[in-house]
Amino acid sequence: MVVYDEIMVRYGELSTKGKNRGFFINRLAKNIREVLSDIESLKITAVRDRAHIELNGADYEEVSRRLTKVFGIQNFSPSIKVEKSVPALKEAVVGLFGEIYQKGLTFKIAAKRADHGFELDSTELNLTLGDVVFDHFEYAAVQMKRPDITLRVEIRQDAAYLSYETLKGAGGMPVGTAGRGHLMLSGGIDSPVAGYLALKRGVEIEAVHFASPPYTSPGALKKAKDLAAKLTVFGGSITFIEVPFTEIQEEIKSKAPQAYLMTLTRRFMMRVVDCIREERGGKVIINGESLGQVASQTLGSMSVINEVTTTPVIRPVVTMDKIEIIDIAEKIDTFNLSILPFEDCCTVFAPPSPKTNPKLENCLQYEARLDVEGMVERAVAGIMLTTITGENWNQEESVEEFADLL
Ligand SMILES: Nc1ncnc2c1ncn2[C@@H]1O[C@H](COP(=O)(O)OP(=O)(O)OP(=O)(O)O)[C@@H](O)[C@H]1O
Repeated sequence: MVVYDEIMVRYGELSTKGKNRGFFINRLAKNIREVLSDIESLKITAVRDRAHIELNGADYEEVSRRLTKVFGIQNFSPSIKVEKSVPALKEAVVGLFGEIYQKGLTFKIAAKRADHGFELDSTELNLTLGDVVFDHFEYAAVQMKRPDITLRVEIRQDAAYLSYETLKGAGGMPVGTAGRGHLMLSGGIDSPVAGYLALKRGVEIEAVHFASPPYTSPGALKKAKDLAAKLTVFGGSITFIEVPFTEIQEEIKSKAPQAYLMTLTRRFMMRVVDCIREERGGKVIINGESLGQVASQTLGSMSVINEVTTTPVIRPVVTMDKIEIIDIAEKIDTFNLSILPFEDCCTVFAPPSPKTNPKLENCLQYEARLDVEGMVERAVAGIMLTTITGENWNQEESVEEFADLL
């Protein structure tokens, strides 16, 4: 079995980002540190064109499993650290080939010398180490174009590193490099997928969840937090914001006609999330609306709901079919959680036949009966924040605090 000492991480799209490069690299390094924070032996350093993760005995498989999900990584290679001398390199190459080489495979050595003081240059290294392979493996066949095994040899300042495998990263942009957005996270299938897609393009998300106890249960709330926890694997911890929504829903139910309950509820959600966004430095609102799925998601409904704010509302799944959304939900492991049968505040108060084409003037007329500003203010004043640090977060350990921001 090959025992690795280090993982070399190559950056994705961020390498094209000119002046902002330092900012992108620092953010990616921070995200990598966060998703690996419970593995104590690791030492992580990020430089101009790659990051290095020294394993110091940590489980390579686990580190690698987590790295494949972090946005902003193009690919990575596990490496073996070798003393910087020709005999040590020869011995290590023979040892490694003994583990991985099989008759019939072609190979090439690709050496790179970052330490120009080293006694052999890269061409000499290629020849010397290629020869040692021929000496020990009778049937070894060299091939320059698309060989089966490319053994990379890097002579760095501290030591030499050998690697032969390159694993694909998640691509995308490091979470946080596009700024912050507020995700409306229900317990459904669509909004976690919307959150994932926003994370993929570098948006740091805070998850805003509307709960209406006692109509909605602690189980429904925990499910939403568990969904947020599933999203932490792509770039680190997520702030979960629980909004007390009972008063708003009861008020609407008692003062507005049934057919408009859903539209009015959504307009209030949008107002509340927009206030929270403003207070917390978000630039956009993100939701899981998908065109035509339910009454609230016709173009007519969307525009009446959207009328309460001029903040950009990003709907990453708006044009996807349900089946396409489910595919992603399965891939990111949120699907099985999303289909657990817990009630959502919207379904609890859902009218039997909501308006599919609500009129703005009617909404304004019904809202005139309500203390819109006061209701929104009280909901925002009552939010509760939880920092969800990782997939295995648990309520006891997480930091909970009442928001004193307003
Ligand atoms: N309780 C809630 N808390 C936060 N956001 C919500 C809540 N309920 C709905 N939303 C937001 O409104 C969007 C549309 O919700 P709706 O229930 O109409 O659709 P959906 O297709 O079932 O979405 P989802 O599968 O995400 O619940 C959701 O994707 C989500 O972004």
